[in-house]
Amino acid sequence: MYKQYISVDEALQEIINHTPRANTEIVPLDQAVGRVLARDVVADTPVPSFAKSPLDGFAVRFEDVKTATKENPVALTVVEEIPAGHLPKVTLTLGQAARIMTGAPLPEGADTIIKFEDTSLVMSEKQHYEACGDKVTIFNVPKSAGNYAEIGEDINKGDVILNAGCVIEPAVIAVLATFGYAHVAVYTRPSAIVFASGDELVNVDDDPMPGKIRNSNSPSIAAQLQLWGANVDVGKIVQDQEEIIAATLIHALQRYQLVVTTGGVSVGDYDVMKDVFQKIGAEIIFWRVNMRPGTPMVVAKWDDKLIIGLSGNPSAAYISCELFVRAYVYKMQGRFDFWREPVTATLVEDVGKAVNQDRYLRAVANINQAGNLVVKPLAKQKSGILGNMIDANALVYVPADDNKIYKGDQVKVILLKAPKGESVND
Ligand SMILES: Nc1nc2c(c(=O)[nH]1)N[C@H]1C(S)=C(S)[C@@H](COP(=O)(O)OP(=O)(O)OC[C@H]3O[C@@H](n4cnc5c(N)ncnc54)[C@H](O)[C@@H]3O)O[C@H]1N2
Ligand code: MOO
Repeated sequence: MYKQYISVDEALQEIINHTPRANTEIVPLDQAVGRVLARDVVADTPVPSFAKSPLDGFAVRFEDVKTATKENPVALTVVEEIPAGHLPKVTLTLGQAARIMTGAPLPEGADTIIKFEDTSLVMSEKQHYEACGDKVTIFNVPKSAGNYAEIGEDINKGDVILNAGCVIEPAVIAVLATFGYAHVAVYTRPSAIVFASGDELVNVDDDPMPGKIRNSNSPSIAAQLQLWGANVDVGKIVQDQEEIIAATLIHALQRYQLVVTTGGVSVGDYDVMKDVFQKIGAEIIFWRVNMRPGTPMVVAKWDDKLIIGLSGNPSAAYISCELFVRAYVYKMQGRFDFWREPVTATLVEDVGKAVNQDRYLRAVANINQAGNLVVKPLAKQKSGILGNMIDANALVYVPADDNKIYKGDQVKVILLKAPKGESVND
């Protein structure tokens, strides 16, 4: 027999336990942003791999110039010019300098760079090779030698610079490019399909007749899955008839790794989803999570595929998707950040007596002027309420048996998005 009324943490753990191992594929670097890295990246060279100049100026020997001031400048002989991308030819000896550009290799013998602005030969004078043999006068020197970019000062050879499981952001792309990854091993995107069930539903581009409503769940859930990295299709609306739902599910399970449904999971006469899951041979893992909204969720396993049946109530579906489906989609891509640890925040207004279930109140979390996290539950909390989900960036956890919680209380909060910067009334 399957579990019922399990806690949010237990439900999350069950889903994570049933997540299949992520597959990998190779993609070109320019298509890798947003994907998840499938292999550690170890630096096979130091970065930089050669000592180089961080400035446009002159490479010199500190010993030669250390006494230079505006009043008592030091004159050196310019022996060559080193543009970026070209190797120096000369080893500097006593009294010599090399004109050097930012990014160019440091010549042998040099240990200090003097920027143009501290010399008599400034860049704007456009003195190039013909300046070789000329004297350059140094007016100002760094406190010590060594103001150049040393080998390995950025990244040491052998460093594990990226770990498998990290999301490939633009900065990661820069590192991959540096180490020559024109192609990258990433975890495959999970394939998913979303179905809404309910005789009351019409498509987004239809006019609802009396008693009907537009299907808002499928597009919103598909959008969530897409943002989390899945390849998603939206299935047709299915009527509340077992045979139709069964055929639709089997067809979907043969083609997709994850099937998400909404509606028909409660105890109404037409809430057939759970029974259909069983009839097609899926094993129910649990039904009903001890939370509001989202109680009647049902999760079943079919081969190594998962069917997640969410409540039809729009907010319930949205929140359950955030808490549970996101974890599955992240884990399937080899990500480790699927578990959201609650944070503590100060409640800025009283919350009415709890019901006999754990509640997750949609709320706005802000950093107040004192720099503390404060949270304000939204006024409307019914599961069918959709409009104010736009404002919610957090869920306030209210334990089942808790009495009223008050303004000023410390509460557990799950952040769905980053806290807002401006302050709420506190
Ligand atoms: N006797 C009981 N009735 C209900 C219970 C209960 O314990 N005993 N639980 C309630 C709770 S809590 C929830 S949540 C809902 C869940 O119901 P279902 O998951 O079976 O969902 P439906 O009944 O199909 O729909 C609920 C609600 O949402 C609207 N809906 C459905 N699908 C969509 C969609 N794709 N887009 C927009 N809106 C949708 C639907 O019209 C209903 O208004 O059950 C309670 N009942
Ligand atoms: O569990 Mo339901 O989503 O509270 O109304």
